[in-house]
Amino acid sequence: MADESWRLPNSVQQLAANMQEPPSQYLLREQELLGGNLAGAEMPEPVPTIDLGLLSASNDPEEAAKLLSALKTWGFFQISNHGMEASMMDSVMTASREFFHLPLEEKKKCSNLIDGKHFQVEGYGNDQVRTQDQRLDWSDRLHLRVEPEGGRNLAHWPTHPKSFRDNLHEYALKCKRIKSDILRAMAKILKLDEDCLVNQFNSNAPTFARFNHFPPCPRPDLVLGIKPHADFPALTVLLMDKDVAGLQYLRDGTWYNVPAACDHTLLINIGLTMEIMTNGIFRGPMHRVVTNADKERISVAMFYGVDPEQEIGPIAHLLSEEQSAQYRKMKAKDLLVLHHEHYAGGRGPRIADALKI
Ligand SMILES: O=C(O)CCC(=O)C(=O)O
Ligand SMILES: [Fe+2]
Repeated sequence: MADESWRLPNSVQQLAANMQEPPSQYLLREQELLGGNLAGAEMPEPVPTIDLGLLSASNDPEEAAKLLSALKTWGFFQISNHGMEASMMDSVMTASREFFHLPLEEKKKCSNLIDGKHFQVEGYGNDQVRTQDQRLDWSDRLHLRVEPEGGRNLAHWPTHPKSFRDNLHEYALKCKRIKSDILRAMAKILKLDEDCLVNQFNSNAPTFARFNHFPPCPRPDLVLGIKPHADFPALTVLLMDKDVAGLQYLRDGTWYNVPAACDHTLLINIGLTMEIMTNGIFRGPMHRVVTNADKERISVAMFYGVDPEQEIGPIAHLLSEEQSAQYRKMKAKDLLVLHHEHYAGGRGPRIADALKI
């Protein structure tokens, strides 16, 4: 039988513990560096920060204008005054760190490999390796379905640290409210009914939590923590490491560094699903994560998608004779397959452009 061991990536944490040259599957090739380096540029302005409390309570025109401008230029922004206690954010970070610091055998109890070899979306491990020449990410992750609540598969939910499950449950409740506040604010600036975007999410709409762990990497000049991608779901709520930066967004051909989030803000970006629903008025930004030679980094992303059986297409109220539909309609689950094939193959730059009519 053919040797298929390349399909089963190593734990990056274990590779990092050896601190040797990363295996060749992790090293970017000359053409992938595109003549540039991974250092990234400083953003020409501070990360746009929206006071979500003010925006939601009073529809403050200044905050609404900031949101519109952030979505049109960057596709991401930070939110302050979002109603989530700083202590809760710290607890989620601490529980994540404690989980990733457990012995490998303990984490493997939540493995994303069935019988040690068949990949499944949920659980602890690495992204699926689809081809032998795929560049691998210098990160381990834990991926969990959080909503609908009835769809949780607790077999993948860590029991250590003890606080993990309760923390995630509480955190998800708060994030859900934040997500709805943002969707309402976005609907208003698009001059849609206030609940038009919220209503795109029915009771089967999935929310996934993705805990990312980026161990120190001996070759930050040649290895990425997460390769360039745009998020698939409609909206991402990201809790970032307070001390270590690493996230970069692409704008007009330049990769910009997002500073570490030291002030209990949350970072929001929109994804492909939202880009299509808004007919491209807002675009899901390409981003990637670089590695750090000395320090580990942790991030926790909450991904808000629509029902896989739902057809995604531009919202009818945004279309007119002058504004025709720019994207083909497709079921969310079919689009997801295309999305994974596209980014795993390292193809770029944006799958959204390939979906244009
Ligand atoms: O670690 C980060 O800051 C971003 C993670 C990310 O892009 C993702 O999980 O899709
Ligand atoms: Fe992402």
